[in-house]
Amino acid sequence: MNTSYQQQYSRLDYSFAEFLVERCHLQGEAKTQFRGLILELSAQQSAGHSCMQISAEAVALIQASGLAEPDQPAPLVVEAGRLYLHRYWQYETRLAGQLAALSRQGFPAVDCQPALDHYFPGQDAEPDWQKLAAQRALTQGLTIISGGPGTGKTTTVVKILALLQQFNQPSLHIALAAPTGKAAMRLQESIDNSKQHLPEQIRALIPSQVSTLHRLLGAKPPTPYFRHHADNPLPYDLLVVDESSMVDLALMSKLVDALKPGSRLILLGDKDQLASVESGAVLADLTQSLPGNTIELLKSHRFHAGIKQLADAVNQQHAATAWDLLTQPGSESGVALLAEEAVDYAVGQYRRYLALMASGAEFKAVFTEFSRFQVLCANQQGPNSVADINFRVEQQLSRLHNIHRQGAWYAGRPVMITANTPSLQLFNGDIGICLPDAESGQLKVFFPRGDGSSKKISPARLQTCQTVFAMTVHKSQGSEFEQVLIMLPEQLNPVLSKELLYTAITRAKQQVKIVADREVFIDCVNKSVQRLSGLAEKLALAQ
Ligand SMILES: Nc1ncnc2c1ncn2[C@@H]1O[C@H](COP(=O)(O)OP(=O)(O)OP(=O)(O)O)[C@@H](O)[C@H]1O
Repeated sequence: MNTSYQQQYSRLDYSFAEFLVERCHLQGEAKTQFRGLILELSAQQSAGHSCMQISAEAVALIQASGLAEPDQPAPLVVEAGRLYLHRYWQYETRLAGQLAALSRQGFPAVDCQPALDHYFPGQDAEPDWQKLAAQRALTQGLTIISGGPGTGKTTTVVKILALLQQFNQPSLHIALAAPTGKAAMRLQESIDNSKQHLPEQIRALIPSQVSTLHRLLGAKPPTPYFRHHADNPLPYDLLVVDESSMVDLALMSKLVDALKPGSRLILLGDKDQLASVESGAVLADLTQSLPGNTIELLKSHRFHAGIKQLADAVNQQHAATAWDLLTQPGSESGVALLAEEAVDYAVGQYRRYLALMASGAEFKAVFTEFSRFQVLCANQQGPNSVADINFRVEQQLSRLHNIHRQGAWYAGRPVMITANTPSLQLFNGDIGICLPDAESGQLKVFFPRGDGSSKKISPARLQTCQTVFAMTVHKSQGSEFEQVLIMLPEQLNPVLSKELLYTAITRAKQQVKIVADREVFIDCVNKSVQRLSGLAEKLALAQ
C-alpha cells in the first residue's frame, strides 16, 4: 500500500475497515491485505467513485473473506474486477435496469412537423440540434440534453413541453425540478422568460413552480428515505430535471425509482462540469452509453465569446492555449489573469453592495448587487482558499469601515447555508445577507425567495452557515455571476482538475479573472477526473 494514500484515510475509513475485518474469515497476512483493500474502497467511495478496480489476486481475497457471497445479502460485491459496497452496487444495477427500460420506452409519433418547424425555424445550413432534441423527446421515454451555459437547454425544453401539451389529450401532468434551491430558482426564472413566447392556452399548461429534488421526492430528514418511491410513485407523466450533473448515483436511483410507470424523464445538464459531490458521474455515464437518447448542444447563444473560448480550451485540455488566452493583452476578451492583489480587487467589488446597504437600499437591490460578483476557490482551507479569502476580505472591509464587526454577525455579512434545514425552509447552498431589520431594529438574515419576495431569519437560528465572500467551485455549481475571480492554490493538490476549472469559468457571464501560477494552471488543465463506475457498462449491456 502506498504511504501517500495512507495519510488520506479518514477515521470513518478506519472504523469501517475494522468493522469488516472483525467479521471476515481471513487470518494473518491475508487479513492485513483485506484491511488495506477495504480502507482503499472506503476512501475511493468518499472521493466519489462508485467502486474500485481490483486485481485478480484481490478478487480471490475478497471472495475468501466470506463477505462477498454471490446470491446472498453481503456487504461487498465483486463484479467484472470491480469491488463495490453492496449498497452502491445495488443503486447502480437498479438504476441501469430502470434507465435502459426508460430509454427503450417509445411513444407514438404524431404528425407535428408544422408545429416543430414553427418552434424551431432554423435558417442555418447546419443541423438544428435543438429541434432534433425536441423530435426525440416527443417519442422517447428518456431524453438527455447536455450543453454548456447558454446553449439553449431551457429554451428547448420549454418548446418541448409546449409541443407535448399541444399534441397530448388529456394534457400531461408535468413536474420541474433541480438539485439545489439556487438551481431551482434559476430554472424557474428562465422557464418564466421562455414561456412568454408561447400562446396563452399552452403557457397555462406549463408549470411555473420548480421544486428541489428533495422536496419533490418528499424528504424525511434525518432519514435518507423519501415519501415517494416505487410503491408510492410521483403522480407526474413527465419530469424535467435541470443541473443533472449534480445528481449523484444514490439520488438518481431513488428519483428514477419514484417515477410512475409509463412516465417520461428529461435530464438537462452539462456533462463536462464537475461531477456530483457524492458518488457517481451519472450524467456523464448516461451521455456516453445512451447516445440514442442524448443530444449535445454545442452552440452558445448567450455566453461571452472570450469566456467560451477559454472554457473550451480548458475542457479540451489545450493548456498552453488557455494560458495564452489569459495572458494576451487587451481587456475585451473578458478573461485575464488578475493584475492586482486579490483581496484588494475582491474588496473593491464587494464595497458596491455594502455602499448600497449603507444608503438604505432594500434587500433585493443589495442582494442583486452582491450576486453580481463572486470569488471562487478550489479549496476550503490553505492559502487562496475560502477560509483564507473570507478572513482577509472581512479584515480589510473592517479596516476600511465598510463593515462594523462586534462578533460573528454584522450588517452586510453574506452567508451560505451549509446543511439542509427544512424547519427554516433553507437548503444547502442558499445565500442570504445579514441586514438591519427596519421592523424590529435588530439584525436579521434575509434570503431571496423564488417568487421575488424575501424571508428574514434571526441569526441565532442559523446554526449551519458560513461567510461567503468566497465559496468553493463545488458550491458554485448551479449558480451564475456576471463576474468571477477564480483563486487556484499555490501548489497542485488533489482537488484541482480541468473539470473544476471548467465549472468555475462557466459560472461567469461577462468576466473571468484568475489568480494562478502558470505551472499550477497548466497541471490543473492537464488533469482530468475519471470517476470509476460500472453504470455505463451496465447500461450498454442492458440495451
Ligand atoms: N436557437 C436559438 N437561437 C437564438 N437564441 C437562442 C436559441 N436558443 C436559445 N437562445 C437564447 O440563448 C439564451 C440562453 O438560452 P437558455 O437559457 O435556454 O440556455 P441554457 O442552456 O438553459 O443556459 P444555462 O445553462 O445557463 O441555464 C436565451 O436568451 C435564449 O433566448
